[in-house]
Amino acid sequence: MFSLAQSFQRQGLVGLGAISSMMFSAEAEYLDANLKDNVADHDGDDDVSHDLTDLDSCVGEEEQHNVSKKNDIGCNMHQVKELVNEKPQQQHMDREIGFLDIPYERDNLEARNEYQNDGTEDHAKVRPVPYEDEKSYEDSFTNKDRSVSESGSHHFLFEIPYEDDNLKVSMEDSMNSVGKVFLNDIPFEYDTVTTSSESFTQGGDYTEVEEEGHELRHERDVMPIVEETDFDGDEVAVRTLFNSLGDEQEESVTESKGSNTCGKDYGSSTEDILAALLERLGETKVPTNHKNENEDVPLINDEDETSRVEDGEREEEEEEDEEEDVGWLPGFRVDVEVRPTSHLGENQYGIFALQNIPANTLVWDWTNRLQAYHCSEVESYIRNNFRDDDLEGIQTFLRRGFVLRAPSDNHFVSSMTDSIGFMNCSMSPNCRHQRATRDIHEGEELTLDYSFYGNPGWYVAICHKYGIMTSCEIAERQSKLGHNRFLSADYNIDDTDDSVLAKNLWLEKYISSIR
Ligand SMILES: C[S@@+](CC[C@H](N)C(=O)[O-])C[C@H]1O[C@@H](n2cnc3c(N)ncnc32)[C@H](O)[C@@H]1O
Repeated sequence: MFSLAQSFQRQGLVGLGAISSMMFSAEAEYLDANLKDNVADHDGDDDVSHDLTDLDSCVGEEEQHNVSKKNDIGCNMHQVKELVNEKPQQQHMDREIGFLDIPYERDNLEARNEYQNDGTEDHAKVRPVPYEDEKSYEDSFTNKDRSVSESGSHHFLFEIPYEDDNLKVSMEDSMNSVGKVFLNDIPFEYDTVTTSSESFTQGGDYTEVEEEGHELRHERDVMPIVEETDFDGDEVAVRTLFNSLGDEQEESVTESKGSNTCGKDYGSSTEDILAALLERLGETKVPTNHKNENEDVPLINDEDETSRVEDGEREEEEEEDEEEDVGWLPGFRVDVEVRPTSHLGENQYGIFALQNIPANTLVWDWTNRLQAYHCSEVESYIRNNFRDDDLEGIQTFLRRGFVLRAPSDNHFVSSMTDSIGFMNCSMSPNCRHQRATRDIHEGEELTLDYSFYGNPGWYVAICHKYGIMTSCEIAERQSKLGHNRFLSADYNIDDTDDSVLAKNLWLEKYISSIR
């Protein structure tokens, strides 16, 4: 398979095997001066967050879609409360709860409190309220759907996990109390989901029923897709597609089919929610104009890659990839390119905008191009994949990766096949939490403040062993050089909430999942 690095090489940008990533002299000086330093506390700065990503940015704004409002979930507090108080009547409730991620509305949060008497977890069973009464609600299911409810009930209750920081509500029509609700920006409307379940009897089979009249569209930002498993890993088929083609096509933009599932409940603790979201979000992060991120592209050094791929095959793949690599770089959600940043040293590169990027735009997103290595494996990984004398290769490997903050700071995340590894550090970054912190103009370099990365001892040790600075040290040096931290006023992403742990957990799970 033609790899991303080869693509970069082809563009004359990076040669991983032969890359001359000589230590930037200032970097060397810094290391000399600071090797024994107790690396600064990176928590203290008020603009430094503990995490890299933001759950809210798992699906970018461009993925917030307009779909038909006719069956929107109501926002009426009374309705919601009624439904919440109407506890599940099913005899086989545990088998009839559909694990569809149903969004909720602000009012539901209060409803939750009434319903949540189960101890510690925020936990609610809230039925969406798209229809006025039970009958019309049930009638909304196809016959086939209803026939599967042979176990005695036609109730469909949905388990709705939520956390305050997952909540997003945008009122579409305040006059009619019609809202569009998002769970981590994943929009849901009742009429975009068809529920079918055949497996309320023993066995766990399922039947998918596609909703008629909904045209399936595959656009570049169609997402998310979850197939063959629900959030718990139960046997289920769920396929949810959204796109963002705009209002004029709103009636045709969605197809979703899900099935109620049997089996264990997933809880609504932060961790559970993140686990559930992970299922959805881990899959579809690279625009479809790029090659499949699931491809095995363990890109370590050029020679390995060369030996892996036959020449003929490679040419063929190059041709294919030439088209795919036009436009976005892997991982990036906006049009950017890699260019030399010689002011940082020889063979240093950075990411530059090829378009104007409005503040708060999601610029980069996680993909499973990133590869995580447990701290205990990093050394052996290096030994197994680099020649002893390939210091430059090792340095490149290390500097293009990063370490998140605790509790995820026990992994080295390699981004050798993801362009995030080219993003340089600035104390006045124009990106943070994957988003633009201000309007970025075409031609500007995209930068991050590396201070938010983790800097555990094992990572410091390994970087120093191979003669490079850790990400945090780069930031620290910038700071010492007098670059004051500055975040644009345009930046309005709230990272002061208490979701740090949640985000880190998400990352940790993400990392585990892509290992
Ligand atoms: C994630 S990489 C960024 C891409 C890097 N320029 C390259 O081409 O490999 C991080 C490395 O870039 C360099 N770097 C990034 N920001 C820097 C800065 N503000 N000053 C000096 N070096 C920087 C350091 O060598 C650091 O180890």
